[in-house]
Amino acid sequence: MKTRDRLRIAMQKSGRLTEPALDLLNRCGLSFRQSRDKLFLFGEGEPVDLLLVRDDDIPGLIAQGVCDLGIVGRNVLNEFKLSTTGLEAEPLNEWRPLGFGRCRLSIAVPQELDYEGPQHLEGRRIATSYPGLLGEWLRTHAVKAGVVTLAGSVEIAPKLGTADAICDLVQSGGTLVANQLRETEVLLESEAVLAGPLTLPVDERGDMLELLLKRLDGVIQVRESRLLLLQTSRATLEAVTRLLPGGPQPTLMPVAGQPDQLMLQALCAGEVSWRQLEEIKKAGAREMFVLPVEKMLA
Ligand SMILES: Nc1ncnc2c1ncn2[C@@H]1O[C@H](COP(=O)(O)OP(=O)(O)OP(=O)(O)O)[C@@H](O)[C@H]1O
Ligand SMILES: O=P(O)(O)OC[C@H]1O[C@H](OP(=O)(O)OP(=O)(O)O)[C@H](O)[C@@H]1O
Ligand SMILES: [Mg+2]
Repeated sequence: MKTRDRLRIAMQKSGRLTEPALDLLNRCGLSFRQSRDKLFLFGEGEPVDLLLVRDDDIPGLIAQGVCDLGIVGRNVLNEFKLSTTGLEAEPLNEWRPLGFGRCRLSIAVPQELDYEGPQHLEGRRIATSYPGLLGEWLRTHAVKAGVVTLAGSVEIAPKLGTADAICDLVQSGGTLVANQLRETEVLLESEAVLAGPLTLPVDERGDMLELLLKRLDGVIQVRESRLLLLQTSRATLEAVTRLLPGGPQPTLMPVAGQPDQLMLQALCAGEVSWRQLEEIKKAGAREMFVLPVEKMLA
């Protein structure tokens, strides 16, 4: 296959992962010109292009070398890996978890059924769109069950009498409740991931990927972070510091003309609540600011 000098990332054309994936890439400084057919987005600043496809096709496109990377659910990536075990396929790697598209792959049974563990499924039929992941779980638990593969609307199968249980994605659990099903086993915790081959290409694309990974780390690490700024006297510094939400050591700066005062800057791992701020203020802090963090480059 002809080698490319531009990095090509496959992502979902239209679905749950589309908006958050584009937003993440934008935050990494990548922008794209839309082509008329919208299946290929040309990168404007950096040499990175996007291919817009069905999410199920993403791992295969990477394995074939048509794309260098893909943004896809771990559920789809791992199912693909299992479907190609033993074949001469390019092994795929999860380069980064991306923190969106969170869901789980679970087994659910009709609500009225007494479920007492995996053995309950022995000899039963389980409907799923993930035969590889389900098959692996059944083997691990030494359960022999029939796997009924369906492309969608899996939750309806028990009511139709075509299966006794299901194995499908769950997020809020609303679809299970609406179909009188009860979640009994979690097979996989999933989220969108950056997938790619095991090794970086040794050319300009590899350099670009390295840069992209650093930017992604900068964006992902700080996405939930807040920068807390406050002023305190040296006398109350210890009490104030003790109350700071988790994160690296705060930075202290002198305040011009007030030798007794210090400016404190702390990167907090998550949201800082009003309650926490009020407690810190009681301990002696004033002039407090909580700021969102957009980028970080260590
Ligand atoms: N509630 C949810 N249900 C299903 N998938 C979810 C949910 N929340 C997050 N996801 C993740 O989003 C991914 C894409 O979901 P979506 O429903 O858009 O896929 P799809 O219908 O297979 O789309 P496509 O048309 O690209 O094949 C899933 O593979 C999963 O990783
Ligand atoms: O736990 P919940 O929040 O209810 O989400 C889970 C449901 O969402 C997905 O279906 P989707 O809505 O994408 O429909 P589809 O299967 O027809 O694509 C998934 O296949 C479940 O059915
Ligand atoms: Mg799909």
